[in-house]
Amino acid sequence: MSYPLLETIDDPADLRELSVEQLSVIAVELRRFIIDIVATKEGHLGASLGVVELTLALHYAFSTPDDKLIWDVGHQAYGHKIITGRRDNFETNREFNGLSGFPKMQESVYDAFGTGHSSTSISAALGMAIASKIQGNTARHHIAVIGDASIASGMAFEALNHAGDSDANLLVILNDNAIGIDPSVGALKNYLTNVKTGSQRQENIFEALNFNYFGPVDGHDLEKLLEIFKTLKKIKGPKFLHVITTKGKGLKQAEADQVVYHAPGKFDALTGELKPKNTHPQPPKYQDVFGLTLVELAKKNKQIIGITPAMPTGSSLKYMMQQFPERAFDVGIAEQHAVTLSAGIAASGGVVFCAIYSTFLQRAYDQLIHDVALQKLPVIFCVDRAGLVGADGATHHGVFDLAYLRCIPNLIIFAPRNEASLRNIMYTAQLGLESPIAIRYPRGRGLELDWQNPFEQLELGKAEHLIKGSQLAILATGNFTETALQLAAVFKGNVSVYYFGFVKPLDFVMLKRVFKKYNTIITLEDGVQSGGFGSAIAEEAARQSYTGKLEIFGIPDQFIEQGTTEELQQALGLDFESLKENIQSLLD
Ligand SMILES: Cc1ncc(C[n+]2csc(CCOP(=O)(O)OP(=O)(O)O)c2C)c(N)n1
Ligand SMILES: CC(=O)[C@@H](O)[C@H](O)COP(=O)(O)O
Ligand SMILES: [Mg+2]
Repeated sequence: MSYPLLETIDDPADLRELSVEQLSVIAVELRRFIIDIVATKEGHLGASLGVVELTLALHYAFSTPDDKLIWDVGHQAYGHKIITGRRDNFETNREFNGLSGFPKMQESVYDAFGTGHSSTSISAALGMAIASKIQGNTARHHIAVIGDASIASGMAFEALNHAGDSDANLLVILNDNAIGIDPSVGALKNYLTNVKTGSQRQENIFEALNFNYFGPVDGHDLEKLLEIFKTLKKIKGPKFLHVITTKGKGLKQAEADQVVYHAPGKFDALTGELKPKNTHPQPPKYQDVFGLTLVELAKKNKQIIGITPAMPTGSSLKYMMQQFPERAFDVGIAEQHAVTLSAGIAASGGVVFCAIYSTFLQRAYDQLIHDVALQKLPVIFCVDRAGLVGADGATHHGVFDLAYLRCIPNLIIFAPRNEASLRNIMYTAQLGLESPIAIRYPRGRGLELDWQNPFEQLELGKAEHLIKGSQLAILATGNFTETALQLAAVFKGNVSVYYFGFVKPLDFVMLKRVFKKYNTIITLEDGVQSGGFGSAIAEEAARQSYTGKLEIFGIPDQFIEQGTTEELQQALGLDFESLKENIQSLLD
């Protein structure tokens, strides 16, 4: 494919030389460019297609990068990146040593603020506006583009509340396409629908917060957008523009199936049809083991309730939402609310499974401590995407949870090593616990084709001695246990493997035996070295005055960028070959 006019655009200054008619041609070429690249390189498609015109109009009308433009979540910023000097290397998007899949300050001056987690843009733009004013720059514009699902999140409201009581030169653009990854939910969604259909009579919510409200306008009408930006640039103080767009705009299938085409995988750039997935039998995704097992358990245990903050498809809670809609709820992008809602359910005797990504649970840390653990409420957290997640990179790797959870009193932490392990801990948890539990499992597929094992109740806090060996012990947790077993097979009889599914409480009796038997121990985890599972072992080794050699293998004290998990593990020395070499040198 060729993009003759787009190829002349190396930055927004080039864009501003064009006529509005030419800008429409750029819109066609830019949309085509995004489709062509994502069709083979994968990534987030629908959101970027939905803001092609908005992206061009913003960079045309405003003097970026001096005017600050922040893309909330940032998964819709492919067009922004392509016209701000990254067209020619955009094929490295989300790849190892390539471009980040999200705006990143270190990547470009046009990326005013790094995003990836939702609902941060208004706070950041307001902060920049306050700083500009104090620096005497009253001409600079500060623009936050935020989606209809993201604006429903707590911190977005906190920022609107503050901004509405300021004279900040701030423009909030609500990109309203009525969907998140899954359909948007909640009263705000219903309100916005009424506004769009004109059936909303009372005062606009955003005007009630002292924003100068404009819209709703067609977010695909370039001329209309340019006209309204011209007006908005002359108005001081907090302004709110409501634009209506279609997620996946310009690709028939992406418009028709907006959930799948949020991140469709590979597809035919010409027809839009998804590339057929390999049909040979594969182990299930961990998320599906969770989702299907929850349905199995909920059929018998009528007290089971499922909660997800905006990730029904990603967490696979969708299965329970389909089967038991009265007992499974998507609360929107509202992790803090999801956690304390779960606490409330548990406080009244409900058996609540809160399905939440490791990285997004970070947003509800105080609720976890203050509302759940302090009151010993038996919430069952199913922490998905734990460990390295791959292409989403530094903003999404779930590598901190073992560390940030381990220090919380009353909290049980479990990392399953395969599908059966996950099923058994879910079964055990819903039998009734005296305290909350966090079950953390990785993105991607498990190990077993035949995974729907009969349930077994697990004994809390017990480790398992899986392989006997004479010289060195590997203590592993979670998905790295499989790696440990493969390593032990190489060093026949010399390497022992202990599986610590329970990271907390640790099996101190087993540890006492390990410290007594081995002079060399290594720990393996898909999480940070500082504060995680290995640290827990080291703390106990100190307490038991262990004098042998203990090496902790995990994520070092740095943010890990994007790449495949194999590439990242290799770069971190956590791949099989590197670990094998390390063990060999320890055995020599
Ligand atoms: C704190 C947080 N929770 C969940 C997500 C996962 N997530 C990524 S995009 C998205 C939906 C965003 O919807 P919206 O704001 O309407 O933007 P659109 O995709 O429609 O452009 C969600 C839930 C996230 N990035 N951050
Ligand atoms: C942009 C965003 O935050 C989500 O789309 C996230 O990328 C989903 O991750 P998974 O693909 O692991 O569900
Ligand atoms: Mg949306």
